[in-house]
Amino acid sequence: MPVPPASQVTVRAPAKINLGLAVGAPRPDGFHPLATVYQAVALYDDVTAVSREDGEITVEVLGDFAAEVPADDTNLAARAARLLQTEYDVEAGVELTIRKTIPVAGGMAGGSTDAAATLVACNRLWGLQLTSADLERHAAVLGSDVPFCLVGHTALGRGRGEQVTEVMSRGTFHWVFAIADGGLSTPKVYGELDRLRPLRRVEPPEVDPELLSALLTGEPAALAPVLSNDLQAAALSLRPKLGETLQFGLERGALAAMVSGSGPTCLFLAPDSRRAVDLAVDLADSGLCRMVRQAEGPVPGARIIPGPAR
Ligand SMILES: C[C@@](CO)(OP(=O)(O)O)[C@H](O)COP(=O)(O)OP(=O)(O)OC[C@H]1O[C@@H](n2ccc(N)nc2=O)[C@H](O)[C@@H]1O
Ligand SMILES: Nc1ncnc2c1ncn2[C@@H]1O[C@H](COP(=O)(O)OP(=O)(O)O)[C@@H](O)[C@H]1O
Repeated sequence: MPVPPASQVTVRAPAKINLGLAVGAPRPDGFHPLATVYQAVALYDDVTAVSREDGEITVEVLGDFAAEVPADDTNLAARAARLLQTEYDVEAGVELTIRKTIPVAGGMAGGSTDAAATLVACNRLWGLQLTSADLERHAAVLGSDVPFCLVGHTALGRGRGEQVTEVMSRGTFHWVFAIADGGLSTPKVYGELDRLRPLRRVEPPEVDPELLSALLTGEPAALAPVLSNDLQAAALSLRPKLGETLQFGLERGALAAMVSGSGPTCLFLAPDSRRAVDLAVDLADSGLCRMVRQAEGPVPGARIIPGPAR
């Protein structure tokens, strides 16, 4: 049955972390080949889309990080809406409102997930009837992380990260996030990695089979020793103080501590939800970070939810 268009749609969009992130030598197009295991976590931006008759695409950003996000055509959500509008000759426009709780330039794919949410929202709003495969194809044009943000759960990312296949994961993991003051630019972190290591010796990236086995156990103690991130050394080189944050978390009971993606957010794996709360309180008191958040994973990708009252 075709799904009718709607006049307003809200989509909940999760942040991502990389449980494993192996990075190869840069390709001729400048992107780095990846073998990554993504997980979507329950830290969300909500994107509300309301149809406009005049064909304009507008963006308003609300929440903790609003001042750090462009509210113009360069916003990734606006770019996602423009892409569908152009591709399918849509006459209507859209008013996008982003309620942000995902840190900006924090290595958690905040912009990418807003773009994924906008694809889902505009598909419904404009009655485009696009399939998941269509949306994933458009997502890959917008950014390497965007297809995963549609799919969510736990998944393997190959190519430059845009080729996504779901992997099995049992149970729920309890994560704590130390959000730093200020972001890190993703291209700069990749550039720093290239500067730090002799490119001749870089092997093609592979996913660690022990990571995939640990996910099947659902045991945080099995997952902790096999988490890895090739970008961590580069993020630490650009922001050495993150080392203190990681060390503090380990001393306060985290099973593992790692930079999230390109950073500077630091993530900690807690043994259970109670100890996640304890760790979050200790980190918040430490003065080492701007704010602390807790979230479970895995969770689904960008999904339509009942919208806020207008
Ligand atoms: C590092 C990761 C890990 O998941 O995410 P973050 O931690 O920043 O969220 C991703 O690879 C970021 O993906 P995304 O933020 O979508 O990157 P894109 O917009 O596609 O690319 C931005 C820039 O990052 C660099 N880039 C990105 C992906 C990749 N495989 N190799 C790269 O070298 C390139 O310099 C590119 O111009
Ligand atoms: N909707 C958006 N949310 C966050 N950042 C955005 C958005 N649109 C554009 N940007 C820009 O993208 C940059 C990267 O942001 P983000 O996706 O949060 O980081 P990361 O790639 O580290 O996960 C930011 O510096 C910001 O200027």
